[in-house]
Amino acid sequence: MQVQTKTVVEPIVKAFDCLHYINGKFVESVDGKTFNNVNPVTEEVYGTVAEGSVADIDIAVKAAKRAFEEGPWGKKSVQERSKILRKVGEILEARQEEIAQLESLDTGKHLKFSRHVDAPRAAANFQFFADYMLSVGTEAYQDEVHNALNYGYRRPIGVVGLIQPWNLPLFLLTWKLAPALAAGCTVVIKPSELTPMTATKLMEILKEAGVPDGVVNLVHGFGPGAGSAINKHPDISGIGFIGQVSTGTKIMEEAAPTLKKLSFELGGKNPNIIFADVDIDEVVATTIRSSFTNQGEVCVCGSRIYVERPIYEEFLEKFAAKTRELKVGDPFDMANDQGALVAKVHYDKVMSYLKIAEEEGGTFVTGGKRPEGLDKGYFIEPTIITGLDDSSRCVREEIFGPVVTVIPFDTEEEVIAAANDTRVGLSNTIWTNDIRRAHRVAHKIVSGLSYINCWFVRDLRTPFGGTKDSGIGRVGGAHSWEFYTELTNICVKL
Ligand SMILES: NC(=O)C1=CN([C@@H]2O[C@H](COP(=O)(O)OP(=O)(O)OC[C@H]3O[C@@H](n4cnc5c(N)ncnc54)[C@H](O)[C@@H]3O)[C@@H](O)[C@H]2O)C=CC1
Ligand SMILES: O=C(O)/C=C/C=C(\O)C(=O)O
Repeated sequence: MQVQTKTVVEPIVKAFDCLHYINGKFVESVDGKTFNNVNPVTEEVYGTVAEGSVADIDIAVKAAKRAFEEGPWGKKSVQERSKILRKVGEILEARQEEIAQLESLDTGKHLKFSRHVDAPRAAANFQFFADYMLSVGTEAYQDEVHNALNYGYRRPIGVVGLIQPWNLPLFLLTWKLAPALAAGCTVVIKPSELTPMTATKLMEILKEAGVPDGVVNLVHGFGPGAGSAINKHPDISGIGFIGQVSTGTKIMEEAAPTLKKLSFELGGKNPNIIFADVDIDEVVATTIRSSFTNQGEVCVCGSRIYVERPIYEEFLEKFAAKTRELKVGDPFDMANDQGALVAKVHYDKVMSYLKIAEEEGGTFVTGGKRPEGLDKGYFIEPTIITGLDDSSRCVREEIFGPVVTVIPFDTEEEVIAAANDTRVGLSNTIWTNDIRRAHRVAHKIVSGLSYINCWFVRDLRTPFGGTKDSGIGRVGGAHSWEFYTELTNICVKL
């Protein structure tokens, strides 16, 4: 008798229509406009989303400004604010399964990933900043020459706009929101138009945790509408943005006349450098994750793999064999490993790069197409491409999907030059057992993050962000605190 194993998780969540959340209430757009939310697995419309515009952003900013200037948030002690943040973290932790399922439903990502990364990290972001804010100090200088004391007095910067991407929706929103609230700011959020659900759900959780009305406001919509209105609004003091480089440029242009503080986490094209002295099986296991985790839709994914020539063939063979074992399909089926891409627009973009790879003479060692038998949904097989060099568009441009290129190299100098031959500089991974070489290479590659013999190991106190076109500023611990606060130097004659 054949034993049937049930691998599909019965959902405990359903898609819902998303409204704005302004001054503690869920509301429609002023002009009543909505747009459709499309299920990335079935390609069917499964909800509507309120479409915000200048008028909705203005109402939200007014609510946030009132809450900042007159309301209770800024008047609460650090201890009281920390207590509320901790409560948000606790609720998120208690509702992890619901959050994970909602995220998978909205993004198409596999439930294994949203259970292990998205949902726990959303809770951890609140818990981390609830602790951090209780221990943070300020700088002070004793000036014996003038018999004076200088100290830094920090205050929140005011109303901040948080403009968010779709790849790790609640994980990244809470990564910005928790420090903003900890610092005493009030907030207007614009989530990605492609993934509105968990941000909307979070508003209920904030209310339950005791975040006063007007402190956090959420307006759905598109970049040129609601996004642009945030960029230009004179009462918004700073913007925390995560997304594409080209969008960062637009935000900067539109925010320039009102001189907003900007924190940008942008795209990358991250090299994964593998020297010949490594344990290949260990490297393959992590490279599978750094290539295809979350369908390759993680900003620190290593999409350019460089392998020292003596182990190139063996690495490629083992890497391809493990990649072929990855199962693509229903994100709620635990027999699968990879879900769907977030939306048709992104699916078409990734597919267009597969066409470019073909035209450029690349070889698909694995993948290169949608999986057989999956006629609906934005699914793409994990794809390894060889035979392209550093001039290829697939090697130079961010694809942000389950697609990697593998290129052999001969010398340390050559691979450092290749790694640096790009306008972006977010992260890199270096695999070697030679400790001196590991540090030397990390120092020579211009990038915000360098992982040596590991990938995406997170400590929330550390500076996270990119160099060159990959971003402006750093986030995490003191770096986030720095962004959401303004410093007054107070000089006291003693
Ligand atoms: N460095 C990092 O930490 C991260 C970088 N990313 C990057 O984000 C990209 C994927 O995210 P997407 O959502 O496609 O990015 P995107 O830049 O298209 O959109 C991000 C957000 O910006 C909004 N937006 C678009 N145009 C705007 C405008 N003119 N003014 C104001 N807002 C505007 C969108 O509506 C969305 O909410 C990838 O390039 C990825 O590398 C994503 C996550 C983290
Ligand atoms: O771990 C973080 O703090 C941020 C991670 C961001 C990404 O990985 C992303 O946006 O893809």
